[in-house]
Amino acid sequence: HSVAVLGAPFSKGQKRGGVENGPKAIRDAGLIERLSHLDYPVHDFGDLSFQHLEKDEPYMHVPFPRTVGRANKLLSGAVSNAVGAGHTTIMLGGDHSLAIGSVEGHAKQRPDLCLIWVDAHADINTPFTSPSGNLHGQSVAFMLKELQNKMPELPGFSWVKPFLSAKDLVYIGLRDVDPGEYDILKDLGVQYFTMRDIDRLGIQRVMEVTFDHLLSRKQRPIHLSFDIDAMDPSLAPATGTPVNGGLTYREGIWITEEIHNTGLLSVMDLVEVNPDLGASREAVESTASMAVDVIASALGQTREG
Ligand SMILES: N[C@@]1(C(=O)O)CN(C[C@@H]2CCCCN2)C[C@@H]1CCC[B-](O)(O)O
Ligand SMILES: [Mn+2]
Ligand SMILES: [Mn+2]
Repeated sequence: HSVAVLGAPFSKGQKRGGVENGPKAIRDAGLIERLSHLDYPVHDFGDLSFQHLEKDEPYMHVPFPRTVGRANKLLSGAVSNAVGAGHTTIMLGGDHSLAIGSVEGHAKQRPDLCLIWVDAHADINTPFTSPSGNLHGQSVAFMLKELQNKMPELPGFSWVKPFLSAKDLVYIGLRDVDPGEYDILKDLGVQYFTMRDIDRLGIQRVMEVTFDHLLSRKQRPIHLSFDIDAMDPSLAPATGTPVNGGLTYREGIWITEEIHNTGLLSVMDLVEVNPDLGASREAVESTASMAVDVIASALGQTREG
């Protein structure tokens, strides 16, 4: 089958400028070239263009709710179309609020999807629990059926109907979870692997348990939402919320190689690359290069040639 690449230059799910330049940084690191060496056609759909809404006052302490909601509605349609056309779809962010549109659009085509969230953070705050108000830390809360009695009617998000069950979600790489998020993860019984769990079990066992949890009853499409800040900051420094003690290069690549080997990857997000936050050109290039390696290995690039 074929691969579609879709850029989403968007930053209003958080407050640090520059993440809207993530798609360009990843392309400049040679993404399309690298994918063209793999054995299927690659269609670059270019970048979406998002409207900036003039009046968009905060709701509660959530900034730009209407802008973020509108952007995700546009992205949802684009991802839905790409998946519907039969492409394995790569969405380049942009901040992680974009997962709302990406996963929702994917679920419109594949309602039986499961979600693997690779991230230092759980991104499962509600507007009531969020310490920052930033929507990139709340994406998963908009998806889960079990949280809808805990969510307010945010302006710009009336189009989002919850579509995911907590049992269809697994986290890998957590190491900076807010108290409110921890309570939600425990209440809902979400399966998650922190960096401590990875130290204890090893990444091979973590992936075995992940696939057993998600796929043992039946095989179904995988949505991989990969936040570059899951990687150790030494490998991916140019990102908005870096946290020490992240995935090694080999752990990150093991995750994506194993997901490729299921043959079930349907949509992948690669988000939170912020080229404006690199301390040097090398820092930006290593972050973007890490993103390309992660995407390429999720699409079949192997280490054994
Ligand atoms: N949970 C958070 C939120 O703002 O909701 C708080 N956190 C930052 C905070 C800094 C001080 C120590 C505790 N953590 C960022 C995270 C969102 C990350 C979004 B992602 O897309 O980068 O994962
Ligand atoms: Mn993160
Ligand atoms: Mn994230």
